[in-house]
Amino acid sequence: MEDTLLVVNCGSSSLKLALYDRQMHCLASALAERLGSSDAFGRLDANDQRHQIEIPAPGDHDAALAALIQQLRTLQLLQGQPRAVGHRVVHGGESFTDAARITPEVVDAIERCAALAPLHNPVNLVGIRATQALFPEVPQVAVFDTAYHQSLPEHAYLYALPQRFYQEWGVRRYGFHGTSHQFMAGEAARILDKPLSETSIISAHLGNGCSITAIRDGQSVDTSMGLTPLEGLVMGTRSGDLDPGLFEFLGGKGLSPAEINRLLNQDSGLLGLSGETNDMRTLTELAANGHRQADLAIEVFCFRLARYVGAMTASLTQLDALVFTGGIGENSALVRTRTVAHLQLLGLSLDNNHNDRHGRDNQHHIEHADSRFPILVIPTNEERVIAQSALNHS
Ligand SMILES: Nc1ncnc2c1ncn2[C@@H]1O[C@H](COP(=O)(O)OP(=O)(O)O)[C@@H](O)[C@H]1O
Ligand SMILES: CC(=O)OP(=O)(O)O
Ligand SMILES: [Mg+2]
Repeated sequence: MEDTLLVVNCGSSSLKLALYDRQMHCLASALAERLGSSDAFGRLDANDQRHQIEIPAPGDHDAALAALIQQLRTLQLLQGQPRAVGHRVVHGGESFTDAARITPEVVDAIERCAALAPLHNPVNLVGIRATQALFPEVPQVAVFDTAYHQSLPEHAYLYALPQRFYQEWGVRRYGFHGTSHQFMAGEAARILDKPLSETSIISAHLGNGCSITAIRDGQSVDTSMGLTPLEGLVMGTRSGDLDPGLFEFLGGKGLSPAEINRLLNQDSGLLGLSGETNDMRTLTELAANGHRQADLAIEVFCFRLARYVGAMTASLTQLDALVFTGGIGENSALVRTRTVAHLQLLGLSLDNNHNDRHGRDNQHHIEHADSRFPILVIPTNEERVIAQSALNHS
């Protein structure tokens, strides 16, 4: 058996793969996109080189996984079998407070949660079954987005609905991106030189999906995503919070539940507001060139985020840092500036030089000397955490 760890992250139309050695060095990372369509394509980065990879028909997750693994073999990064495979699984319901070695019972539990995450869990299972077929002898481990948030207190996870909806159907806030938020807590504690059990932060994970979590003494105590990954912040294509009265209103206009679901998950957020793109980098360029809707989309995004920073303080008795992460959180000085600009009453302020320079000299602190609380930028690494969990649970 080899000493490599394979990480698989299946999204609705994409597949991310990473290969680590036991010392948690990343040997390769790969991405296949537009799966399920005729123009599926992939790329693999290893040894400072990028390899373009053709995904053969039918261009689905199975075909992509086989093509990417073949490339790992061709490059002799994977010889024989990996030691373990770690899978990102988005919804674990209330069954999992930690990662779990995949057994038939665990697969059943993931299947039961699929109704709560129809965009994510079914494809996560496709990835699990594909690697089980490729590596039948190798331990497989599921790492759940929801697990870290199982410490939420009742008053934070209950919706104001009749109790039977929770008791009979499990309708409650679950929260997602737990792997990233947990990693932020650990990294912030290390950077601030405090024990994790005494570290309290607000962690903003801003990628394509966006969520914010209040972490008190190392534990998740409130978070913005809910029953599904649709609630909370404005995201790339998801609306985040809105008035539930909208459902009846749109139904009255003739939209079916499936159309409303598509509208809120795929056609809204930054894409819907700007009318152009869900990509924050492109939006920033458009806004700089005077595109008013792009500018407004960024402002709605930042204002919602700032509102949520305020909301998260209700769960904390101290704040050691506000932390930004994810593709947007790590790279967009503009989003950080415009968000913190709404938080003057909390005494938060940025050092513009540090904020702009972040990414070049990898300084974590971006707060102004007068800021009441530290503000940090920390790169997330969900794949590395999943690789470590795969090692620990195999
Ligand atoms: N330099 C940058 N400036 C602004 N936004 C950026 C920059 N680099 C990446 N992003 C944004 O990060 C987002 C993707 O985040 P990422 O964490 O990679 O997504 P995912 O959730 O798919 O992993 C996109 O909106 C992208 O435009
Ligand atoms: C749960 C979720 O929103 O995941 P992602 O950000 O990968 O879409
Ligand atoms: Mg990412």
